[in-house]
Amino acid sequence: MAKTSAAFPWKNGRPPHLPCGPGDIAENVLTPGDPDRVRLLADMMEDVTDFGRKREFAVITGTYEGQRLTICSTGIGGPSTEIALVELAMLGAKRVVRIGGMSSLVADYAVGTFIAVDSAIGDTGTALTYRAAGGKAQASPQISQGLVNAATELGLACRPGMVASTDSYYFGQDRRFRSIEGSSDPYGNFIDRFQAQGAIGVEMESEIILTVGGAIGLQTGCLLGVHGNRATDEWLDDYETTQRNLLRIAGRAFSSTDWELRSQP
Ligand SMILES: O=P(O)(O)O[C@H]1O[C@H](CO)[C@@H](O)[C@H]1O
Ligand SMILES: O=c1cc[nH]c(=O)[nH]1
Repeated sequence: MAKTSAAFPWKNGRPPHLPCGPGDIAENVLTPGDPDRVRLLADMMEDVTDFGRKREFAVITGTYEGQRLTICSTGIGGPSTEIALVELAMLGAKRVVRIGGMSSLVADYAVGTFIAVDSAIGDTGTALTYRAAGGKAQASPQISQGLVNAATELGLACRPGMVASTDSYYFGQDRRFRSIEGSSDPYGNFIDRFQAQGAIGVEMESEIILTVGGAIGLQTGCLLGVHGNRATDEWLDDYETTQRNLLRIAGRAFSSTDWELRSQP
């Protein structure tokens, strides 16, 4: 029996992390962070096959508005997002759109509205690693424009813009991170710096999706729902409707574009 290679530990065409194999992945893929959102969105699709879940990776493939579509969760942050992207691409994905939440850094982007990311800045370790492989944190202009057009068609507020990604939810986003009585937490001033660089939102995966995706030949984009607003301190307690609208917008963008007639990126 052939031994599994440590340098490339796939077996019979199946990757070491995603719970699926050859033929399971569509060319168009949506990647939420949270595995629970994969099953939440499954009831909006038809002919769904659920491949189950391994670690933070839950995967389904079905059809949405007549187009084959995979939804695969990435978990939070860089390392697991890189694994998902590389294994998805090797299993046949061509276009990947992250669908997730962020906090707006500008007062007039209200919770429940959407951002089609055109580029990302940040300090994530995984994106830094992939810059050496030629990755740049730029979205495919076709995908970003397709997302804005689809949202407009559906009557949902969606603007293009640059976001900041970070490896840290607490200290790296200027949130309290200690509960030692009487102490005040050190303040990193990260949010002010992201705002000064022109970012309109903050979250934890877009820089990785765009940089890794670019380096491995995927067309990528990110559609983010505004879950919170750091300028007004608003927070969306129930974001199910926002998550469902992410599928409606991104699914429509995929189904209303004839990708075969278009060139990269
Ligand atoms: O809404 P999702 O995709 O989970 O993404 C956001 O939420 C998580 C933090 O709570 C981070 O992954 C961040 O990027
Ligand atoms: O404030 C937020 C909201 C979503 N995701 C983040 O990383 N931060």
